[in-house]
Parts: sequence; structure tokens; C-alpha cells
Amino acid sequence: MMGAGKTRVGRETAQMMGVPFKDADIEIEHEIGMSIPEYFSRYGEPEFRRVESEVIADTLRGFGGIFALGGGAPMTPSVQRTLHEYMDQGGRVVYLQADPAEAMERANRGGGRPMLAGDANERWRTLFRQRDPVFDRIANVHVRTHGSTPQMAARKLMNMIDERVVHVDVVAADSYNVRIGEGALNHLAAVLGSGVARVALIHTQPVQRHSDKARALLRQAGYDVHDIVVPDAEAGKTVAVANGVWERLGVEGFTRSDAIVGVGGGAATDLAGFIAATWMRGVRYVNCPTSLLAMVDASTGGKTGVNTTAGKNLVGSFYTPAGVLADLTTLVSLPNDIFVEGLGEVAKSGFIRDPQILRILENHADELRGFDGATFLGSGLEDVAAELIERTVRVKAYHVSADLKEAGLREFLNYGHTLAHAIEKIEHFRWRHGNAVAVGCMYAAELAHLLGYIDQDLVDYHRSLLSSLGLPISWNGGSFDEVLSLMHRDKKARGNKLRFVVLDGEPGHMVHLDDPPADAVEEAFRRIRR
Ligand SMILES: NC(=O)c1ccc[n+]([C@@H]2O[C@H](COP(=O)([O-])OP(=O)(O)OC[C@H]3O[C@@H](n4cnc5c(N)ncnc54)[C@H](O)[C@@H]3O)[C@@H](O)[C@H]2O)c1
Ligand SMILES: O=C(O)C(=O)C[C@@H](O)[C@H](O)[C@H](O)COP(=O)(O)O
Repeated sequence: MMGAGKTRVGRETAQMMGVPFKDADIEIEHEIGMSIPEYFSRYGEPEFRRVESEVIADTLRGFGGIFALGGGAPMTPSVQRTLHEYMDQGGRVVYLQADPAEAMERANRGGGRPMLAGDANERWRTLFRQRDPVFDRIANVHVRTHGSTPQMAARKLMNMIDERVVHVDVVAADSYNVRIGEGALNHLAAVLGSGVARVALIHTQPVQRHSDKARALLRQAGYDVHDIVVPDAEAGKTVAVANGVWERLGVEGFTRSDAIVGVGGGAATDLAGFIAATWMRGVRYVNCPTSLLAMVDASTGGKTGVNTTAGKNLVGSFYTPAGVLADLTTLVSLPNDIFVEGLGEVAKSGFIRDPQILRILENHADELRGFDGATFLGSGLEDVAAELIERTVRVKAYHVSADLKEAGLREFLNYGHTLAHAIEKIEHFRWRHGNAVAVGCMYAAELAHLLGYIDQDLVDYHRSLLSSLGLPISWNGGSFDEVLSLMHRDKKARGNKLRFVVLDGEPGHMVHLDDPPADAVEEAFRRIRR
């Protein structure tokens, strides 16, 4: 909107990012050879919009910087088309959302704006009512600058345009974006949208500072926020905890148009998604993962659920979120062992689909294993982690987009999980999920080798890569019989036949392994014992 601070904040942001800045008004005046008010009064608005549209299209072609548009520009259909094409090529279109009262006051300062001729305040309000829904729809980045200095707004904007976005296009469900970057949480209100009144903010105690931030953002945006603290980690993934949350939602009057926001590790986002899937048979939800594992895997894809006494994730549903906000600033408080655990799922994704992930892990194993939240932001490791998160989420998106309900392709994401879930259950969920997955991948590699799918070198590669990251590669608990009985409860099993997913030849090539010979299943188990 006029007065939102596009030029000031845009210029400031460009300076912080070390990129050029252009202002549409200056480019247009250069093109027409006179001031905009003069051109407007001589030739009228339609002619001005035509020139403006051409200047915008020309400027955006090949321009790598920040370009401040005039407030009316995005209302022109040809400009909208140009902006869509720009976004399709990876461009960011930012809606700078200033406090309306402040923006109106700034816009009227000094006068001279042709669009505000007459009663300037009333005219500004009318334009705002017309433009706000259009800007909201067109932009792919929404930055609220209420109460911010231009420098603060610029920093926020920089973080938001710097972020990585993975689009998850799901067959038979709404598509959504996974946003990865410092400040990704700032998108929360935009992702929830305006149809929601009450928000249940579900989180665990160790991530209180991050849920406080989410709550502040939600309150600022006018939502009625209900804080729901659930037991930490797997203790929160039970039907008893879910029942407690359903009770709260009932008492607090949550309706179908209200929403859930899950903040925390994978256990919290699995539970929050499950609540969203079941409350009134489905309400909107947004995941805000705060652990590496939740960022790369648990928060995306719509597998929601709880454990039962019989095993891991046995009750749940496939229910996709409205969006995922992986805010890298939340990793500052993540303990080292929980970061390292997350690398188990990252490596898994490298094995099943994206060998470049494996190379990045190899090249940065020492830094990754030594993760320290206190020095993470702004370090070289942050770029490495952001790249790994984006790549791993892309692997996830590839599988869930085509096969949301896990009829076949999606099962490849379950590499290593047949044994992993048995380990977690036998260990009473004291073993971390990502660690169990690392051992499970080792087991799947041994099994694939025994059956002639992969050579010994690839088994050895699993062992050396996973251990270089600080992940476990063997497990000594439980007996084979216990493990076998639990593996029969794995969701890939069919009837009384086991079903695994294994590598075929090399990383990136996966096959299903139905009903493998019993002696190989046992021998592979023997090989992962210390
Ligand atoms: N739905 C899926 O597709 C999917 C995929 C993978 C894993 N999962 C599930 O995810 C869970 C594992 O997730 P996880 O590894 O995040 O475990 P978790 O949720 O148990 O979190 C681990 C610990 O880290 C804490 N924590 C998280 N973020 C923190 C932060 N920023 N600062 C300080 N502490 C923080 C948590 O409170 C918890 O104590 C398992 O239940 C697993 O089954 C689900
Ligand atoms: O998204 C999937 O599909 C996966 O299998 C991802 C796994 O990494 C994840 O641990 C998932 O929760 C396992 O699901 P389950 O169906 O085996 O319980």
C-alpha cells in the first residue's frame, strides 16, 4: 500500500543483502521523461498503467535485486501475469504489510499522490479494502512490519526472502509449502489465513521459547490463542494425551473453522497433526518443526498419529498440513544429540533417492557431528544444514506427492524403519527414532547384501558414513524372536508376510522385498549385533 515503506525498507534490505535496488516510480519517470503526477493528469490512469506494466516486465527480466513496485501495480492483470511468471522462476513477491493507520499517515504526508486526490484518508481506506485481498493472494512472501523500525523490517524481509521453499503438490489433497529459513515462523498468520478465529498451539515444555514466539505472532495477527502443553517426546504420542487435548478443544469451543498449530519435535507435530485430523473430522493445521528430524521428515507428508502398547505409530491418519514452517532460528536451543539423531533420516533420504545428500554428509561429517546450537546461526554449518533440510524435504515431497496413502512408492521413505520401530518399542521409546533408523538402515543393507541386491562395499559405506556422523550402527537389546514378532506388526507387512524396502545396486534405486527367506532375515539381524 502507499505509505507501507516499500522504498525505504526495500532500499535498506538491498543494502543488507548487497544487491541492487530499483524503484518502479523512478524507472517509470525515466521512461516517460516527466513526473508521474504530470503524466497521470495529461494521459489518465489507463495509459499510466500500461506504461507501468511494460516497465515492470522489462525491469524484472534478468534483474537480480530488490524492486519496489507502486501500490496500484499489482491490480493490473498484465502485471499480475508478470509476477506469476516471476514466481514460477523462483522469484519472491513480497506483500509488505504495514500498520494501516501508520501507512495512511505516511502516504498523506507531503501530498501530491494522484491516487489520493480528494479526501486522502477515505481514499486510502477504500484502496486498502480493494487491494489488500489481491496483494494477499498474489504475494508468496508476507511481511508484517507493525511496530518495526525500517531496519527491523528490512532484516525480517531479508530472512524471509532468503528462505528455501519446497512445494508439496499432493494428488487428491491441497498442496502446501515447506518454508525453510531464519524467520520462517513469521509466515504463520499468512498460512493460517483469515477464516480461522481460535488457534490451539500444541507444544512441549522444552520448546517453550519457540512457542512463545509463535503465540506472540498469532496474537499480533488477532487470533484467539489457546496454549496446550503436552508431555515431551514419545510420552506425548498417546491416545490418553490426545484425549486430553480433545477435551480442551471441546471445553474451549473449537469449531471446524478453528485451527491447530504444532510446535516442536516430530513427536509433537505427529500428535498435533493427529488432533487436527480427528477434531470434528479434520481442521486446518500448520506444523512448526523445531528439531532437525521434524524439519526434514516428520512435519511434512501428513503421516499423523500416536503409539499404542502394541507398537509405534499404529493409530493415525494421512492428513496434510496447510503449511510447514521450518524456522532455523529454533535450532539454537537444540541439544547436540538430538541434532545428530536427525541425521539418521537425512542419510536415509540420501540412500533412497538423492546421493548428493550422502556426499554433503561425507564432506561435512565432522562439523555436523559437532553441532552446537549456540554458534549455529550465521555459521557455515547453517548453510550446509539448510541445504540438507531442503534436499531431504524434496525427497519426502517426491514420494508423498505421488503416493500420499502409501500404496507403494511412499514405502521407500520407510527404509530402515521395519527394524527401527521394533527397536524403539523394545527400548520403551528411550532410543531416539533417528538413531534406531540408522541401525535399521544398516540392517536393511545387510539383508539386501545377503540376497544379492547390493555388494559388500555398499554395506561398508553405510557403516562408515553413519558412524562418521555419530550415529549408532549396531544394537544389542532384545532377542531375534521379539524383534521378528514386532516386525510382523510393521505397516508394510501383508498378512503374515514381512515386507521390506531395500537398495538395488546403488543409492537412489529402491525395490520392495516381499517375504524374504527367514534365514536371511535372521542372519542380517546377527550382523548388526556388536
Ligand atoms: N510423521 C512422519 O512422517 C514422521 C517422520 C519421521 C519421524 N516421525 C516421528 O517423529 C518423532 C521423532 O522426532 P524428533 O526426533 O524430533 O523427536 P522428539 O519430538 O521426541 O524431540 C526430541 C527432543 O528434542 C526436544 N526438542 C525439539 N526441538 C527442540 C529445540 N529446538 N530446542 C530444544 N529442544 C528441542 C523435544 O522436546 C524432545 O525432548 C518420532 O515419534 C517419529 O516416529 C514422524
Ligand atoms: O513419511 C513416510 O512415509 C515415512 O515412512 C517417513 C518415516 O521416516 C517416518 O518415521 C514415519 O513416521 C514412519 O511411518 P510408519 O508408517 O512406518 O509408522
